[in-house]
Amino acid sequence: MRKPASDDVCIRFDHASVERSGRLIWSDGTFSIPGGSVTAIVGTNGTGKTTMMKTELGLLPLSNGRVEVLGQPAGQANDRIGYVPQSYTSDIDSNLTAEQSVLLGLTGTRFGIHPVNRQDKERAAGAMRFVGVEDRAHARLSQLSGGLRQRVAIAQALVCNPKLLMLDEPLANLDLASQRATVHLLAQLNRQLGMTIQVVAHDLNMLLPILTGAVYLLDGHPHYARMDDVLDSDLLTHLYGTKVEVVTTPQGDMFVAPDTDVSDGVAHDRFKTTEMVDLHPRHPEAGEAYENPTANQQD
Ligand SMILES: Nc1ncnc2c1ncn2[C@@H]1O[C@H](COP(=O)(O)OP(=O)(O)OP(=O)(O)O)[C@@H](O)[C@H]1O
Repeated sequence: MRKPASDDVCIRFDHASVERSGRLIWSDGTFSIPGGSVTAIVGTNGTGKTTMMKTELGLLPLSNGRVEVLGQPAGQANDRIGYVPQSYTSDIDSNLTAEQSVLLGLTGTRFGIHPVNRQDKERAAGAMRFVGVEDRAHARLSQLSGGLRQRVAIAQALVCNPKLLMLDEPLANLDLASQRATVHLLAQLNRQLGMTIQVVAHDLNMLLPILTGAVYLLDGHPHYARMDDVLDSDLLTHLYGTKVEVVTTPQGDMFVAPDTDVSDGVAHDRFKTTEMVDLHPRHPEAGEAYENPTANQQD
């Protein structure tokens, strides 16, 4: 867990409520998320996590209250927000090349309708280089693995140089290596570029080393808390509706486990202590230099 890099407010909810098809999804959310933070949105299925992101993007109206993002009413700062939706694979035409797909982040429309200039191409190349897919620029999306397609989707979100990056379930449907690579990439974006990051997540463990806080949807209301306060067995048990333990290893690393898994003392699907050191700036051994974990990755 980390502390956010800034005390500026990036997202502000003020007594915000949302209805969909006349049904109240959540209500009376009042909290502020600091700039430079890495925040998870957590809650059980259907509690309104995706709804929250769409509300922040101004894609869904509030039935009550206010939401401000980057100092403006929701929806008005979208040119400074990168968004990777949950269905990024099905939303994009798999006949596009990786480069064409990333360019859509600049043109916002189908390739060919807007002329693309050299500067656009250089920006797309920079975003692809950052996420480690520059050597796949001319590959069709249909030829890429799920992990690489997701990197292309992240490059598309990054190409407009956003202050805030929002990702809906970025670890879903990825194998363990791709999940780890994605978490490393998010750490790099946050630490090197100071980007504020918000992630809808079901499983906290993989993200724990980089999270500074979480919005949790509990009893029909969104709440924000710093990670130290979220990692509470009673709160997580209430949140997930099943017995959950927060376990601390002898090295001081924490992870969340269903009660039944705790007894064997084995943590599954999480980072090793040595990897936590790389991700964790609070740790004295954490280096500033960042090596792209996907530089040699093959699909
Ligand atoms: N287009 C829609 N019209 C009306 N209601 C919707 C629509 N999309 C979702 N909902 C409802 O809004 C509620 C919240 O949905 P949302 O997708 O935000 O939840 P979620 O927490 O992201 O779920 P999951 O964990 O399953 O992805 C659900 O009860 C869902 O049925």
